[in-house]
Amino acid sequence: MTDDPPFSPALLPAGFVDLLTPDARTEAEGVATLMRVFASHGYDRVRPPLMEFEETLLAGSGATLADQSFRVMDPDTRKMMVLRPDITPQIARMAATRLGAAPRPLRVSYSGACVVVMPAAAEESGRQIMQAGIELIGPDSPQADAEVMSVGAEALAQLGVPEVSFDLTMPPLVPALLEEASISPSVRPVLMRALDRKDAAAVAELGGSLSETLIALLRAAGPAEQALDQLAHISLPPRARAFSERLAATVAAVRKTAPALRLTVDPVEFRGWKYHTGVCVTVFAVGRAEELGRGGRYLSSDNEPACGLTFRPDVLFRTIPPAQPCPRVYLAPDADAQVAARLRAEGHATLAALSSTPHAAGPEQNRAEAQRLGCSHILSGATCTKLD
Ligand SMILES: N[C@@H](Cc1c[nH]c[nH+]1)C(=O)O
Repeated sequence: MTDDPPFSPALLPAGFVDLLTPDARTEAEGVATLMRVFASHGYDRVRPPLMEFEETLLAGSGATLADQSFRVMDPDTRKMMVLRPDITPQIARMAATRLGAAPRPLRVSYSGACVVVMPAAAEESGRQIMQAGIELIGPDSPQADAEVMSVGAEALAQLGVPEVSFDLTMPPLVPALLEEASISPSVRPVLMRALDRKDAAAVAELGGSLSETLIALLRAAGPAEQALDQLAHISLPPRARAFSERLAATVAAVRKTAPALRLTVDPVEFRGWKYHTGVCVTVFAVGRAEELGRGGRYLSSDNEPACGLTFRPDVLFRTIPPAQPCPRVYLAPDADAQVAARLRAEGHATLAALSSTPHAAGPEQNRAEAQRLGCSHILSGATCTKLD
């Protein structure tokens, strides 16, 4: 018989972590900054719930979330519930239900925790992820796509994220092309995987009459204008052509609203959830592998056009300097309450001495205690002194 090792209270389930200061503070302040920028562009905040019925959340476009969803049984009704792995499908549901009669364009913002079964390999955040984003429901236009991207870029600039790249893709282009060229449905998924892996040899072998076109698409990736120029020279059937023109129109619209934004295009890349129906974007910090955010065009629960962008504050906070703590002031037992209140109003944190006998501790003990608690100042009576 083997003895189980003693259970450690520090042990957490795989993929779930405690976030301490300063990380937790940087993340929270980062979310607040993002939400402020979103609100300043008219994106009204909503707060969908953490859990929903499986049959609601995983219906329609939510079906693509099934593999990544933790399920829980409601002990009361015995119905299956899902912990949301993504907030966008909840907004898609709200837009078709309680917000169905709200004026369009409908602009909403949100933030909250989600839980995924398998986080992306490059991510250190684990299975509990944070999302903060915006959704723009109603218009189906390059200007709407451009708005979410430029608002997103502004939010990142406010956060102080250095050098970001917005990488644009058009996931429905290749499926439309394969369908229009009557490529056998059994070959399509293998071919799409080969394209996604950028495996030119496999694409050439599997692509049949489309090989040349697909290889040309594979090569038409890189800085936006250059990639679009290559794309424009590839002969495509009507639906695939329409998707590539829409990609070009979106880039042109983004250039108008955010001229300095670093944009790349990859017409054969597939990333993220599979509910997108048009232009998609992945946001990276230049030189880093993990995604800072993702977005794209999709249909709301009653097939209304929509697009959005979701940032990942838990990833973002690793790219910015830690949020500065407020200066800490130790309140000696005799500290003046009004002065302490004024210090808090001015942005200090005050740490009260928890002694029941106010005058028991001498000045030396107070100083030692202040230092032990990481305070830079001490308030005794109405006098605030800096510790050296
Ligand atoms: N919520 C999606 C991105 C998205 C927002 N709106 C549309 N798509 C994701 O995190 O991958």
